[in-house]
Amino acid sequence: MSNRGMLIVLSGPSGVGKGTVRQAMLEDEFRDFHYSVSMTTRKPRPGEQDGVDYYFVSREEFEQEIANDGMLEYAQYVDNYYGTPMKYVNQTLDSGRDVLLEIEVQGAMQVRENCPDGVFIFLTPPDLLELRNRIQRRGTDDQATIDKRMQKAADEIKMMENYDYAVVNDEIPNAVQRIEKIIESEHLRVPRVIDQYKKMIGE
Ligand SMILES: Nc1nc2c(ncn2[C@@H]2O[C@H](COP(=O)(O)OP(=O)(O)O)[C@@H](O)[C@H]2O)c(=O)[nH]1
Ligand SMILES: Nc1ncnc2c1ncn2[C@@H]1O[C@H](COP(=O)(O)OP(=O)(O)O)[C@@H](O)[C@H]1O
Repeated sequence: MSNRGMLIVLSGPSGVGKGTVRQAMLEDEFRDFHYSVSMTTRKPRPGEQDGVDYYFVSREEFEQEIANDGMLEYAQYVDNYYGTPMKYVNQTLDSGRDVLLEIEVQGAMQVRENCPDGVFIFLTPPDLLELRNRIQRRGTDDQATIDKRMQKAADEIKMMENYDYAVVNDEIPNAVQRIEKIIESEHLRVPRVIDQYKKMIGE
């Protein structure tokens, strides 16, 4: 019987490359782990697909899900709700597979309270100038929004102290490799391994 899967939480300032690194991790054949698709009230960007990038819902639908206790965590971020539906996460962890959440800091702190054995990783830019360059190159924000995101980034970077690991996203393959090493080591933590043995001998 397999052990319960591990919950991996990835956060970091807007534009640092969370989405890009997540995609690269899912394409890598490193480990069978699963991305939890979030629910949001934000409008889809061009090319984004419902059920793949996010579940795009109305404010009413989102608030109904909160009232039904269906969210593992949720937060408001720049005028919209974002949250993690609980059911998929629990089912996947119970079946022994790892789950990756890509969420902002307030939500991550709620997960920390409910799932203290999760692994919390903060992705950082090599420096703030490079962060601004990446947001600019992505081309989805005007100058005023970029300034707002940069201001928020400075606040978010201060929250790094609440995480277990800091990973620099200098080059994508390097960042992916660092995260995979962390996951590998976390799976070898003695309490996890003991748990697995207990299950094997039927305790
Ligand atoms: N708390 C929480 N944050 C989320 C969730 N899904 C996405 N986010 C975060 O919400 C923020 C805004 O996401 P988005 O509008 O897609 O813009 P991005 O900055 O380009 O990623 C990012 O920091 C995401 O990591 C979620 O389910 N819960
Ligand atoms: N290591 C990297 N080096 C250079 N550019 C990167 C790197 N990682 C991501 N990017 C680019 O930076 C921009 C922001 O990345 P994205 O994944 O959208 O960030 P986030 O999800 O954190 O907001 C994108 O244009 C992406 O291609």
